[in-house]
Amino acid sequence: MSLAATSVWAIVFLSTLVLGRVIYALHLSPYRHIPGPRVCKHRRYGDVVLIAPGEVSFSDAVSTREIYGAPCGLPKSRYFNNFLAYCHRSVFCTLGAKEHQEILKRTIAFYRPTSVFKSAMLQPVRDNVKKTLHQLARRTENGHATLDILIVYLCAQTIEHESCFERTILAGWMTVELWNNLLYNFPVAHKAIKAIFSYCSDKRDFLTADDKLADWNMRRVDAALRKPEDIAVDSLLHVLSTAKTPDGEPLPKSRIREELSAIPLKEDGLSAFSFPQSAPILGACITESSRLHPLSSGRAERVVPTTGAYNGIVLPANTVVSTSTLAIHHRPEVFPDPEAYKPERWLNAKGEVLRVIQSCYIPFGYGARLCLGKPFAQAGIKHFIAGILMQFEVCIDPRSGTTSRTMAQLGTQNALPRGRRCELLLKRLPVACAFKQKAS
Ligand code: HEM
Repeated sequence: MSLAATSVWAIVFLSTLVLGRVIYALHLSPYRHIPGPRVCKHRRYGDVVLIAPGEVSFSDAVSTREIYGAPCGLPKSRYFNNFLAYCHRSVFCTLGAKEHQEILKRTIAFYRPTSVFKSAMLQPVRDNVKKTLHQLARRTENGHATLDILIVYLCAQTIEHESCFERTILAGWMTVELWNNLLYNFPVAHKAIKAIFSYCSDKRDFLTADDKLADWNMRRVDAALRKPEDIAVDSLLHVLSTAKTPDGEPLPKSRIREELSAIPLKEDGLSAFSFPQSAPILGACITESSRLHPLSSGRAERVVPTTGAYNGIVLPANTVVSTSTLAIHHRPEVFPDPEAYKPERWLNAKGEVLRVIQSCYIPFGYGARLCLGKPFAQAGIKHFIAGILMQFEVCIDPRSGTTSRTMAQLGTQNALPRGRRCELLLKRLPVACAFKQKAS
């Protein structure tokens, strides 16, 4: 057969395949009543969107309760197998309710706020904040400096260096994130492409940022265990979260400072947050920031065990379902003017209004599998932001490239800002002001 004839047959074959797929999706698929598959756009297509064959995304409170609600919620999907560590299944990646309950019984006490708000747990966090503040003070000796706060906190010991190893990990992450859908849905194809690309190009470390990050974390943990006073142990999640907070919108910093001034200081000069509710204004700012920029915004996947109606939508057994955190956080009838940064919505809400906004606020998950580290993560974020605000005036440097656009989230799983930087202008507050309360 000639080359032209072969090409024609190939085109006919491919067209038939595509046409067959379209006819199946529109008329025969068990998901034909759900809009999609397409990029998850709830604002345009409504509360239920087919985001991939067999995968449905919701964005409303009722479905969220059905999917994740206590006592046990639906089982987690196979996606969580990606979080096995050395074949070990932690509480986070247990799939079924029974297995989850068993591990939970052994670990729950460790995560309770009463355990977290003890000085033994919080001291490493405070030490880390202090260390960072000292470094920032050194950098701003001339009065002010522009710093990439993301890297400042990430590198901890080495903020002098502009081109650090951590920055290469951040850069690699962007590529990893782009390819992750393929990894989770077609792992073999992902492996093949990774191998072919690294072999044929000079980029031997293509899609290895995740491995590098795991090594980096292990090295830090190892170093911390050997010499705890020398290294600031903190999770990368905290780093990213603190970077998200100054999102271009002015924080009501004077109100926060006023509030923080009323909290007694400890010997280390930092505020003594002794329980989660301390500093409600700062708390509301952080809550609103996580609404606009949730640190973990997707793939809390669950599996529908039997064919049935979920919030009125019939789904076949084994459908993968999830709530889109970004979409539910931006529901205009729940959060009026949803794109605006308004911490006061959390301070002013009472009764039914508070209940409704809380039911649509899921940065730490929802229901039976709610994040166990939430009190610890929130305490860390609070300490860090409070420490900085009490010693520095902070704003986005207008000459830097940092804008709300570059701070937008990279992907559904990756809280990294698109621009991979968060450049802030830090000016030291007059010493008298910063340490006034310490003296009193
Ligand atoms: C700001 C930082 C954090 C965010 C945004 C976050 C977010 C989340 C989310 C959304 C889930 C639910 C996943 C799902 O439903 O499938 C989760 C679960 C979990 N998180 Fe976090 N997390 C953070 C920090 C932490 C920290 C610091 C720890 C440990 C100290 C932790 C431990 C856990 C555990 C153990 C689970 C599993 C809970 C269960 O299945 O019972 N998290 N986290």
